Amino acid sequence: MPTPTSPAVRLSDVRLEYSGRTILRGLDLAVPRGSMTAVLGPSGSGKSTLLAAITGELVPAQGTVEVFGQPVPRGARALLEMRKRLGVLLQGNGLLTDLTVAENVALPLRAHLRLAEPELRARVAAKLDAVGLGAAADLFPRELSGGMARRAALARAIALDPPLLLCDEPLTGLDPIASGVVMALLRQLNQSLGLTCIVVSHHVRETLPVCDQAVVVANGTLVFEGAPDVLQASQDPLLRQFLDGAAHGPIAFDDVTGQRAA
Ligand SMILES: Nc1ncnc2c1ncn2[C@@H]1O[C@H](COP(=O)(O)OP(=O)(O)OP(=O)(O)O)[C@@H](O)[C@H]1O
Repeated sequence: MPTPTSPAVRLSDVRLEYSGRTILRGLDLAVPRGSMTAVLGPSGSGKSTLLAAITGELVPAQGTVEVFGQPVPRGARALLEMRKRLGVLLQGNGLLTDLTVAENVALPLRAHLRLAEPELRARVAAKLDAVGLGAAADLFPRELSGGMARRAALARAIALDPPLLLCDEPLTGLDPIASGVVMALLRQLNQSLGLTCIVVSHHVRETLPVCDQAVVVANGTLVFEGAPDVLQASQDPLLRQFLDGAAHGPIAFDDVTGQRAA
């Protein structure tokens, strides 16, 4: 039964496979409501696969995934309903190039709500203001810097006021300044709106300081779940290898799950 105290996301003994090949196994994880959780791990370790289990895109081969105390549904209609409460910021932004920034942000509102045009425009303007793009409403995606495009995609991801936001590599392709802006913005949205954020990243230095909880995926499972400072201070050889970016150690970077990855 869902309760007000059930975590935003809970995984219990989850195994995830693609075409019969196990990518992740033995996943037990609770993401508290209102928290910001970093999902870290080397390339190809299964971070996006973990997100796919939360969105319902990938059905676990074993175990259960719950979002706000409800099992992730299997049926298309119920899945669509759940996804209204789930903002997703994808690696490639996914902005439609022939629509303005404002029209891109309006897309989910037009798809899911029947708002009068002035109300719709006011909501779009509020979301653009929230990401610092109030002045960019009428620009097209090609006119934006990488950081602005990421923020426009973020405005679209939160257009329906979802209580949960999943971000897949929000810093990819951004310079350090833009990365800092995007992470600070995510933290601000998390704290001001109580938005639960799960941030998949391999940018350890930029991501860890603004998160409440860190999870490390490696060698086919979760190898760490806890506070960022505990992770930073860990002397575990596997975690140190990942944190220090060392080529040799317990993590097989080129052969994470038995086949060549990424
Ligand atoms: N749709 C798919 N079908 C089959 N295998 C897949 C699929 N998606 C991912 N995989 C495999 O699952 C493994 C984990 O991939 P995943 O994208 O989850 O890793 P990741 O940690 O997010 O990597 P990156 O940091 O490079 O984005 C990889 O070996 C990948 O080839």
